Amino acid sequence: MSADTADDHVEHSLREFLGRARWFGGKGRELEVTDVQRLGVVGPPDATEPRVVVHLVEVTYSDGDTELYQVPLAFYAEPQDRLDHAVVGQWTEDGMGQVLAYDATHDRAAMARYLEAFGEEADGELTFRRMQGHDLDLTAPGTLFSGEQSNSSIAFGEDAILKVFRKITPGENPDITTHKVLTEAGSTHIANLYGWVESGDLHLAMLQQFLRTASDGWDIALASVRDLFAEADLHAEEVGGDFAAEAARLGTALKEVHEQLRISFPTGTASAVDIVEGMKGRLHAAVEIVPDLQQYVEGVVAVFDAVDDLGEIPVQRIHGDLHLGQTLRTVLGWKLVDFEGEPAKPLSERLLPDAPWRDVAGMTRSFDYAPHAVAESMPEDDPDVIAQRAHRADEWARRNRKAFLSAYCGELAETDRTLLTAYVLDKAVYECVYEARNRPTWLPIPLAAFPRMI
Ligand SMILES: Nc1ncnc2c1ncn2[C@@H]1O[C@H](COP(=O)(O)OP(=O)(O)O)[C@@H](O)[C@H]1O
Ligand SMILES: O=P(O)(O)O[C@H]1O[C@H](CO)[C@@H](O[C@H]2O[C@H](CO)[C@@H](O)[C@H](O)[C@H]2O)[C@H](O)[C@H]1O
Repeated sequence: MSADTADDHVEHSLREFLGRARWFGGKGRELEVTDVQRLGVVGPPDATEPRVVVHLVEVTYSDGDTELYQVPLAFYAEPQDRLDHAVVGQWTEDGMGQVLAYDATHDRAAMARYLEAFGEEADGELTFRRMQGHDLDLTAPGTLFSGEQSNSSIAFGEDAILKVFRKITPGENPDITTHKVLTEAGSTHIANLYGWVESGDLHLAMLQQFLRTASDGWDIALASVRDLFAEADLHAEEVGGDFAAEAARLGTALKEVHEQLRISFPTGTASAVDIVEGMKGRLHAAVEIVPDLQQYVEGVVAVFDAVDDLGEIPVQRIHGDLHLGQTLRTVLGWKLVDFEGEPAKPLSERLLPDAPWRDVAGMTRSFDYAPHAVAESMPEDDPDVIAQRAHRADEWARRNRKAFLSAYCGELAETDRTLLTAYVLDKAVYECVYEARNRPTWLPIPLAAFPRMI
């Protein structure tokens, strides 16, 4: 094979692989792999098999957009039956001859290399950084998480979890930098940062405390709603699975995280007029994707316009995409995870200080989603039962929103209420686009929120 043909073959194999990968954000779009960089070897260059090489793959879509994806590959000379499900391709590698390439995140032997590299704080083409104060278990076996994720997470025994970022934007990754600051400040509401991997100005992976026994806030909320729906004659506060005390603890956790972020990152103000302009821009763009939103535009714009007179709004570093699925309940209280911000926003925007109300709005929307997601999963024809469930769903959402908000900030001032309502609508607009693109059967959940709010 000539060099060109060999490169074409690698690009073709990677394109097929990306198309199958659950974390790949460009599914369904026409694309080419236009560049493949080998960023570096994980572990000693002369290590025995597997040879683990981090690749950075540039994809170019038919509309000209480009994106970078990280693909760590484990190379073997012979087929590895245990990794049949993770094969990427077969080609010739410099110094190795013919190799089989596998997605390294599925390979325990390859992931052991990562852990060893943290032990040595290897400083080669790839830099492995460690935070002080944690005695990392360098022998723990790695297990890939199986959930629907936009990145790939590997748990190491009971100690640590490594999140390998897939879509890469050059520059700071706020998941790492926010966790670093909160860990150094001793925040009790996050999983501590243990380390990270970088290459030049690229942040490639984050190692943090594994909250092994924690329960996902979304799952706990759904169980609470199911308890309520199972008891036709009881109110939310009367059923065993009442969530309000947890909602209040979540409000306190968010308040304390926001306070710390205000101390540790730059703060400032943003003009209400600019905030409203951004919200209206997102609304009009969303209507193009979700035409059903058109009927609510006038009402939503009226709510946004009420923000125009609020002058300068305090802004700071925030979570950016907070919802119940980003909260974990441990025996020591609630932890917030995933400080990357909304996946669809460009990095430059995600790094800008923003109003903390955006996080409050995210949780508010989640309290609305949970009961409606449960109702959605219980097909029903009887209009009385449907109406009764809708009533109880609203009661659950109202109760938990109230508990969360009063723990977060006490009684809301009128101006804060105006601002929060606008942020909640802005989030619902975002959700309509998210659902239309990712889970069209759930689009009715955010859509149904509009008539209740405007
Ligand atoms: N430190 C942790 N310990 C245990 N589970 C975690 C930890 N961080 C995240 N998770 C869980 O891993 C899954 C994905 O985490 P997340 O950070 O949201 O990844 P992604 O950016 O890929 O969506 C979620 O189910 C989350 O609850
Ligand atoms: O967790 P991600 O950072 O990938 O966030 C995206 O996906 C979320 C869904 O997994 C989505 O959240 C929406 O659905 C949740 C229920 O599954 C609900 O609790 C949230 O309130 C709702 O926004 C999130 O918006 C999206 O960015």
